[in-house]
Amino acid sequence: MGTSCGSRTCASHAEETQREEGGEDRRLKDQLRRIRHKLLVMSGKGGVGKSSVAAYLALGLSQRGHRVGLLDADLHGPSIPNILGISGMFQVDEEKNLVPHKLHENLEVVSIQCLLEDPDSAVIWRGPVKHGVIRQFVSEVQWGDLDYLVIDCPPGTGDEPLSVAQVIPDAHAVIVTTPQEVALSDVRKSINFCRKVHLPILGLVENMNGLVCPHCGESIPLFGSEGGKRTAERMNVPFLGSLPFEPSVVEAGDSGTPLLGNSDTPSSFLEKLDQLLSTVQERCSPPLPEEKTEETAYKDQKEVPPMEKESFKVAVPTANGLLCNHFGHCERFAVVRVQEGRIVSLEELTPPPHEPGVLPRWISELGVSLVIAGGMGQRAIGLFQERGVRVITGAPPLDPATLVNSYLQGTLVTGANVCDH
Ligand SMILES: Nc1ncnc2c1ncn2[C@@H]1O[C@H](COP(=O)(O)OP(=O)(O)OP(=O)(O)O)[C@@H](O)[C@H]1O
Repeated sequence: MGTSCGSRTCASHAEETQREEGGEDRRLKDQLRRIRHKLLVMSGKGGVGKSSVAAYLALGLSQRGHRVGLLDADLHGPSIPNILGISGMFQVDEEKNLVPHKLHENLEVVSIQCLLEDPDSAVIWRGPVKHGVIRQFVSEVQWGDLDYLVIDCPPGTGDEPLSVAQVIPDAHAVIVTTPQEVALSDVRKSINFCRKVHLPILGLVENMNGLVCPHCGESIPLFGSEGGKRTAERMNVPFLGSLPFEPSVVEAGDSGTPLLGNSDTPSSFLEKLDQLLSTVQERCSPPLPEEKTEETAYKDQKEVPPMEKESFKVAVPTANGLLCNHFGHCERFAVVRVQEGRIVSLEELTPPPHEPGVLPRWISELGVSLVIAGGMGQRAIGLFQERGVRVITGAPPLDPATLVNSYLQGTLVTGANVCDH
């Protein structure tokens, strides 16, 4: 620190560094505010098709009219430019901000590969540490307003996904796997990694799930079948869908001419991709509560005031990893511990069998002081109140970490208590 030597030069240098860091923080926050959904595509193991899934997700979402950014953060083996047929260097504007490659109207791409041969890259991308590079990829690229930023991470649970989780606190993981056991044991590690670093999981994608026979149309299970789906169920993670193995995907990847939805050639890969895209869109924009029209749901919406204390426990009833609307009949409870305004742990617990009055007692004895629920009966609400536990009802069906984070950031908006009986 500059203050330790008492020199004016050192002190002013430290102030300048602090100012720069403050400026970078502001730039990063401003940038993140302009991007609605941040999807981190990761896999426990290499070669499962993670980059292909990231590229096709980005392409597909952009073809559906969304503004999409695709960030190739696979610092060791960037392959997005090859898959999409992008070559050459990126442009840099007067302020040394990187201008992403515009693949078409709605899709912009940035990859480390297009910077590596640039002799000036060290100047533009200061601090050649991975965390710094990823941070700069987000804050110093002219992404503009985006609906989705899809980030392709290297395989494994190393520095890069950790950096993304830290740099982008509201990122969601899309975990890609193939159906065979050797890949699934790695995917379990990825799921545990996400839980450890409180990176919410949007869901699991199973790639190369069978080859569709061109003669009879039957699916040949090249790497086993539906292992990813079973793992998702077992580990309480939403399953987003399967993509088949299709030789044209390899050819398209090798030639840099991705398959497009407007070709006349039938493609089971594109058919399944279409379903996957719909599921991703649905998961990113939670549906309005059942039995509600848009008008009544908005009428019921309210902002939630924060807790007075900074350290407390929150319980969220869940099913399949998401908030469950029916409080008394949920599969599990996520108990989230918050300290000094940040999530420090998340534990999933199985509740005792449902009987009137049991859950409020069990939850309050866990030391919980806030319950975030979808629907809850008045009797249970009353029992919580007697025990000094605050209840928020009408929360959307999202995963517990996202709900608690938005509560902490003051952005949790609730609708009506849909199970009020
Ligand atoms: N559904 C699919 N059908 C056929 N080939 C596929 C499919 N998905 C990916 N591939 C092919 O598999 C190979 C590996 O894919 P990709 O580079 O996307 O994997 P990856 O998991 O990102 O690998 P890594 O991160 O280890 O570089 C590529 O040749 C790609 O074209």
